[in-house]
Amino acid sequence: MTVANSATPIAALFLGPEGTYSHQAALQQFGDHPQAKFIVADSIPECLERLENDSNIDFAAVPFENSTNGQVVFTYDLLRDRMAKQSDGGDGLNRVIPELEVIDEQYVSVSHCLVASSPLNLESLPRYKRIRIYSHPQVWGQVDKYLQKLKNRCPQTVVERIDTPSTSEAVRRTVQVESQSGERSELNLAIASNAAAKVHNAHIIDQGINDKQGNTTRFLIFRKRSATTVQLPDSRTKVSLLTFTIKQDNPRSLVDVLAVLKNHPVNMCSISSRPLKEEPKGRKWQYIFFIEYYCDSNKIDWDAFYQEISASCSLWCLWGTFPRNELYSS
Ligand SMILES: O=C(O)C(=O)C[C@]1(C(=O)O)C=C[C@@H](O)C=C1
Repeated sequence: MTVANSATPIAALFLGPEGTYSHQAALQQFGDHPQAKFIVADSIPECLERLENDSNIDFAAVPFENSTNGQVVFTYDLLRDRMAKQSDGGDGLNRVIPELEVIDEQYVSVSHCLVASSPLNLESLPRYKRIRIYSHPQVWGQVDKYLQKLKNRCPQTVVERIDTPSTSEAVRRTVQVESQSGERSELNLAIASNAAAKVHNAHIIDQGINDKQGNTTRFLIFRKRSATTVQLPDSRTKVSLLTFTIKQDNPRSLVDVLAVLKNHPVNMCSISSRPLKEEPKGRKWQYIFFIEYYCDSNKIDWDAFYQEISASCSLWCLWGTFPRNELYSS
């Protein structure tokens, strides 16, 4: 943990209920803080909204990307929408200063289990006419091959996927639906972590079911933007997250932004994009770009760097500079 002095109580939000991977990320970040209170949110958008609007909340842990199936688009779009919302400040400046900032990152190892409300043998699955599997939408791309094998094993069964706000909520619903259902030809299951199964007293009927072992989700830790700068440990590489839109009609517009990174001693380590929701001038195919870069703070002329970024982007927003977690390379 890089911020939050241990003498001050803190409240950290995560996508609940307890037992989600987000809960694990919040524990990794703040678990050693003697006065940390962990508070559940019902959705990823709620995490950021409450952090912005509730003075009792100090931090939020939000999933950002997964090593198997990439961007957590819900989170990307929350950042996109915040940049767009704050761009009409009318001050003529093209830098957006968001209400929130990223102060750290966490890597959580994702090991999914197939979970049932009561003990069940995997061999019995083909006898069900219909199996409903509940999970967070981000999970489907992490267990695609496993679900295909399951379907092949149960050729007469209709296998349905049902989206839930989180993996732990998937287990809660499975247990609830099963307790109310008298229908013995149908079965409700969830895909979630070992921890989520424990929280809801459910039973693991298969484990390690993700298509890729070593699957990991990266979380960003947000706080309300503050005048107090985060103390970054000198020993760690620092990463910055910046979003921008380009001057669409200028030739080379995207390349011009990237050239700024080339002209300074920064090392871009990721780039991705999402469609802009509000299409400027009613035009489709316009994007917001997300880049991350490393730099050695002492070697860079920050004023010059950001002036050049400002001159080459249509709109830009620096979400934060934070230490690279050592789990990044494991
Ligand atoms: O549902 C959870 O357990 C979450 O914390 C969300 C989430 C995500 O949105 O990526 C986190 C990690 C896993 O990749 C699957 C789901």
